Amino acid sequence: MTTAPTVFVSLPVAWQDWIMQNLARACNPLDMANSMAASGQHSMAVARAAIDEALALRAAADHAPAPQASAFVAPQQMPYIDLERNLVAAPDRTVEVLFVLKQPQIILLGNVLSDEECDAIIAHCGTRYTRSTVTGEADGASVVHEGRTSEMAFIQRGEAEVAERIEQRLAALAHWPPECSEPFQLQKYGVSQEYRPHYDWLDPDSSGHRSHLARGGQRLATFILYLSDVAQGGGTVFPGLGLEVYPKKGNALWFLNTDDNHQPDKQTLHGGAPVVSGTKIIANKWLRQGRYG
Ligand SMILES: O=C(O)CCC(=O)C(=O)O
Ligand SMILES: [Fe+2]
Repeated sequence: MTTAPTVFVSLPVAWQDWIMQNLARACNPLDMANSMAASGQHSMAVARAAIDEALALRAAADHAPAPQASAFVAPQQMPYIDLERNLVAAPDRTVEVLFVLKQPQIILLGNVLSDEECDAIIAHCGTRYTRSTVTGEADGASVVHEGRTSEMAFIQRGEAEVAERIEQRLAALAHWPPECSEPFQLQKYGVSQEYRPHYDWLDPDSSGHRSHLARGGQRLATFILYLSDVAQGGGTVFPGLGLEVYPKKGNALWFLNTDDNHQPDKQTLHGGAPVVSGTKIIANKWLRQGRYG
């Protein structure tokens, strides 16, 4: 028997794995659905639909040729945040929907991180910051640019428990597997530091960006986690939309970088305004079309 790739992406990856592992151990599907509903994270209908889907996948896999060892099915649709209610239940936290712009989609979420989580992420990165770079248009190399004067640091997957926990939370909020995202990138801005308006999507017409596109595909969505309050300045600005979002510790800004067909959206021009007073620290998380890394 072969193992089916998991494609029921409406569930966090941890739950997909849980279903597959329990089916492999020949657990009773009804008992599994009851356990999922008892967790309070899924309705019985969602639990049963996901288990039915997993059973169908396994049955199909039993009759299919063995997949490649590295087979991985990336989601085809777009990541999305469930806006049915004003409060969104992440597996371990209740998040507030503070504002929504429909087109392009920009959502401000409150209470995404606790103060302690923000502090822990900042402490974890300590003094590892280096001058920020951008992707070179010609060859894709990381280059220092006068338009991005902040400092940056990365947290690799598996490096810190707090980062893993937040990554799982974001994956559940966005209905997108954590494997299809870049590791956290922190940006630290002192007084007068900024990131001038730019796009987060990778430009298929730029030779430098193509090598990055080859690794994980397009950046479909951006999460900006605000890890600090800022006394003055430092907003995330969308000049074409007349919009400025002020940093607030624990909030997260979300926007879609592409349309539903994964094509770059030029309305998403945005930047980080200069900090006037205080220090701004954010963590970026970019959701990719496919598996990253
Ligand atoms: O600093 C900000 O608010 C925006 C940062 C940003 O757009 C980026 O790092 O790509
Ligand atoms: Fe950006």
